[in-house]
Amino acid sequence: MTSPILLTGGTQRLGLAIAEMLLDKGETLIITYRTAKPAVDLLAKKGATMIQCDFQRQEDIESLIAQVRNQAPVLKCIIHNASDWDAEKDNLASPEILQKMMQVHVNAPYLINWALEGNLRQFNGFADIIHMTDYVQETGSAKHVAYAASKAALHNLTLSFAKKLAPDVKVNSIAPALVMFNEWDDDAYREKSQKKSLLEKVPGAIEAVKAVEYLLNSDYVTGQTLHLNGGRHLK
Ligand SMILES: NC(=O)C1=CN([C@@H]2O[C@H](COP(=O)(O)OP(=O)(O)OC[C@H]3O[C@@H](n4cnc5c(N)ncnc54)[C@H](OP(=O)(O)O)[C@@H]3O)[C@@H](O)[C@H]2O)C=CC1
Ligand SMILES: Nc1nc2c(c(=O)[nH]1)N=C([C@H](O)[C@@H](O)CO)CN2
Repeated sequence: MTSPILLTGGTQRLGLAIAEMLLDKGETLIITYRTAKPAVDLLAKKGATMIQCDFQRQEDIESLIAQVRNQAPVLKCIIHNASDWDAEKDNLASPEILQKMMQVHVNAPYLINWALEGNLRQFNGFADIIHMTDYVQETGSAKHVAYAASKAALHNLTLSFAKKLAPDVKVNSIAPALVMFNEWDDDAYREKSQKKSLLEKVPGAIEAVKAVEYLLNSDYVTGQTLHLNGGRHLK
């Protein structure tokens, strides 16, 4: 058995695509999920260890850390993918949304990285931490203010943990812009959104999969952001 990789939010969309790629490569996976769904059993059948965990619950975070410490004394990688994309409603500031966004995107990754530092340092070679951030980490968002702030904070964790854990652990952000539509996105939104990037496409989860593969194979990239935005920053 290879040293495990911990992937959070791995049962749908980008996380599921990343999970399936890693399993197909023979990696050992510990995958967290919040909501029961068929993908949980599918991934378990492929050999993944599935752990139910809601990062809004402190006791769940502590339980996850204890289980990973026990199951993975040597840890190869942590991929913080779990995320909610909440918007402020009716142009009202929402302390609840800010707390929720900071909890899942900042508190949980911070505590998990800190607690599992020793496990990562045991890995023979460069271990990895990958934070799934967002294009808005640098631009902000008028409609997802708390979400954007939390993703910017998550990217700052990339910089700090890259400094703190070198030279044993590489720490990087992957910052997608729109790479995968949601099922509720209508044709008008899809048409308009395609045009937001220079390349005028929405590539799907495969671009996140390729970015994870690149970072895991690199021996000289840390404290960086892989921007998956089709040139949107130049539009
Ligand atoms: N899709 C895109 O185009 C973009 C994605 N990103 C980022 O890339 C990553 C993957 O995106 P995408 O696949 O669309 O993500 P999703 O919106 O599909 O969410 C991924 C997973 O996060 C889990 N999750 C949410 N809240 C919690 C929580 N409190 N505790 C535990 N798990 C939780 C969900 O678990 P469950 O289903 O079990 O409830 C879900 O499966 C995210 O970090 C996202 O912010 C950034 C920009 C664009
Ligand atoms: N957790 C999620 N975060 C984000 C999602 C998503 O579906 N889940 N989607 C986006 C959008 O694609 C946005 O990039 C469109 O401009 C952002 N974050």
